[in-house]
Amino acid sequence: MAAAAGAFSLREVLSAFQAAVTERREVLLGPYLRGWRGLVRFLNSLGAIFSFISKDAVAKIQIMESYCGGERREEYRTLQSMVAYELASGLVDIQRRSEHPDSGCRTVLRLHRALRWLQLFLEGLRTAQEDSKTSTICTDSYNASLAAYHPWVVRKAATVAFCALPSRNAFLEIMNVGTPEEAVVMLGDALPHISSVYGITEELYAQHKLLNLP
Ligand SMILES: CCCCCCCCCCCCC/C=C/[C@@H](O)[C@H](COP(=O)(O)O)NC(=O)CCCCCCCCCCCCCCC
Repeated sequence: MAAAAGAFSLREVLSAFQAAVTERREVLLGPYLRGWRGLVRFLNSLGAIFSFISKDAVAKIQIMESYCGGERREEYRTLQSMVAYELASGLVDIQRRSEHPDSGCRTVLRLHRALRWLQLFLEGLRTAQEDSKTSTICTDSYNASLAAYHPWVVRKAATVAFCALPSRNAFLEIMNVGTPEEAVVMLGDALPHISSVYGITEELYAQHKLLNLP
């Protein structure tokens, strides 16, 4: 069944990541955060068991939105300008979270690590057998990415929540993109854009030695 006009579809959400990359390979924070907002909306539709995850994501999105709408909004237009501004102004805690616990650099780093999970998860979903379990795809993607940064208790809670995920086909249908086959095609189109955002961010952070910010 095709997505009803105006209905929430993951297609628009994922295309926000396409809009986030400019010709000069800059990452625009506006579309990047819109993409995250849409993902959280989708996550909320999966049930209250995921609310501890969406709350943390929303808190981080809100921190970034306040920078992007604040006095220094010009500096927060792109990821590149944000990194340059915060580093030049001494606004990033490098060793320990102290004076600037919520810098844009450390906040985006958390979302960036979660984007790696998303990349692996969507690729897993796209290429898995029809009868595969979404919970297994999700757990494998999580263990290969975000889990390394989370304490035991968070890993445990996340793994329990994943068990509540619907089957692969049901999951593809609630994405509201059309049939499971159409959703698979859409994922194939969307993934290169997510990979591109991920790759540019990873390169930028590595260049400035920001990949381990506390
Ligand atoms: C579809 C199932 C969704 C599973 C989501 C997988 C990610 C699991 C993340 C578990 C995070 C638990 C909450 C706590 C995290 C924080 O400790 C931790 C560190 O923050 P801190 O340094 O400020 O303390 N925060 C983080 O790592 C950021 C996590 C952000 C997670 C955003 C996840 C959004 C998921 C969107 C799902 C959409 C699925 C779409 C598929 C087509």
